[in-house]
Amino acid sequence: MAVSGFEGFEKRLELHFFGDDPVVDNMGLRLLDFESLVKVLNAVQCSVVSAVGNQYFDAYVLSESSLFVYPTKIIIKTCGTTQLLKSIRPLLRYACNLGLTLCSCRYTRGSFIFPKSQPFPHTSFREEAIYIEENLPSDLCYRKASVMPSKMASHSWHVFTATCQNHIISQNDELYTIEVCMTELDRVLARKFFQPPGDGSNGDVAGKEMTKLTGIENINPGAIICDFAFDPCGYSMNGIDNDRYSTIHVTPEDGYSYASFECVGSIFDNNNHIAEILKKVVQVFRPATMSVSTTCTSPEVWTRVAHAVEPLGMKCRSCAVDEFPASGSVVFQTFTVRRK
Ligand SMILES: C[S@+](CC[C@H](N)C(=O)[O-])C[C@H]1O[C@@H](n2cnc3c(N)ncnc32)[C@H](O)[C@@H]1O
Repeated sequence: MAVSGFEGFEKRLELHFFGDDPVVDNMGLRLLDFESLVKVLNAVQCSVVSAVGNQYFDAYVLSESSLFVYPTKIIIKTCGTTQLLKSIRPLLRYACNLGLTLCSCRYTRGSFIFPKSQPFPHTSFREEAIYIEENLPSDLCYRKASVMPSKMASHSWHVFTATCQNHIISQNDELYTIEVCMTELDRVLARKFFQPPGDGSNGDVAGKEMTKLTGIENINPGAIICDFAFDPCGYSMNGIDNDRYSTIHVTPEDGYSYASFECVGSIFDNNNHIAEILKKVVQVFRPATMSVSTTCTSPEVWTRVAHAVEPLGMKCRSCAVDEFPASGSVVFQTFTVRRK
């Protein structure tokens, strides 16, 4: 068997629920006890390494990426050889015990660097889509699976969405999600995500140091950051800013270096807001290749992406657009460094 490196590309699952009881709706999934969350994460094969919360949601840094728990929404993002989709069944069961019913589901991922290392049900997108279909309640209709292409055969964006009839128009219409996947990170910048030999700091202390040293703390100075550094290398952080999250994960090893950034924004934010954030992200990693996937009900957010990163020497190589009944439009753009 070929020896592969760490798979940085994450799988991401977002589930929305509704309930009839306003008290439950208020806290909803946040009422799940830690033991139940651990059981869900055991099925996925990862664990919690750090956590933070505020009045709106709880954010967990995982051994393989992140988990966000809102009253009626849960987002799990995991990398490596985790089996993310195995969380669906236990999550639906726990949500049902709280009086919550699933109303929409979105699964996204990029193209794995080491696809042959992925276990079932992540062996192919077809296998993943079948597995999701089999585990969703039958009233989630409007199901769509799509592979969005780019000019690079090795970079596609995989999307599965489903929604129930009554929730075709989302309550959070004005929110958009941006998922950035970066490969071939600048080697000097990537070294900053290795712990100094013999440092002896624990993951929390070393994580704080990396957040400061790399400039990640300046991406959104208003956010509370929960960070963690892995030994001997690797880094994860969640930022929480009122009801919005952001998250960064870094695999700095040469040969398969990878970093991801994800955040939510509102179409009512100042036009420059997301552009300024993306510029800072690119400057932290200086990737040779980058993809940006924007999920939004409003068509023009994605136009801000190229405006933000092209002045930094990145050139947009492809742009694919697809419509999903449950999520609005998804725009998948790829960028590479402009040749000098
Ligand atoms: C969990 S982090 C970030 C994950 C994120 N999806 C990414 O690749 O950007 C992965 C990095 O931490 C390193 N690492 C070290 N110990 C680890 C552990 N116990 N579990 C997961 N990753 C670990 C990996 O080699 C890799 O560089």
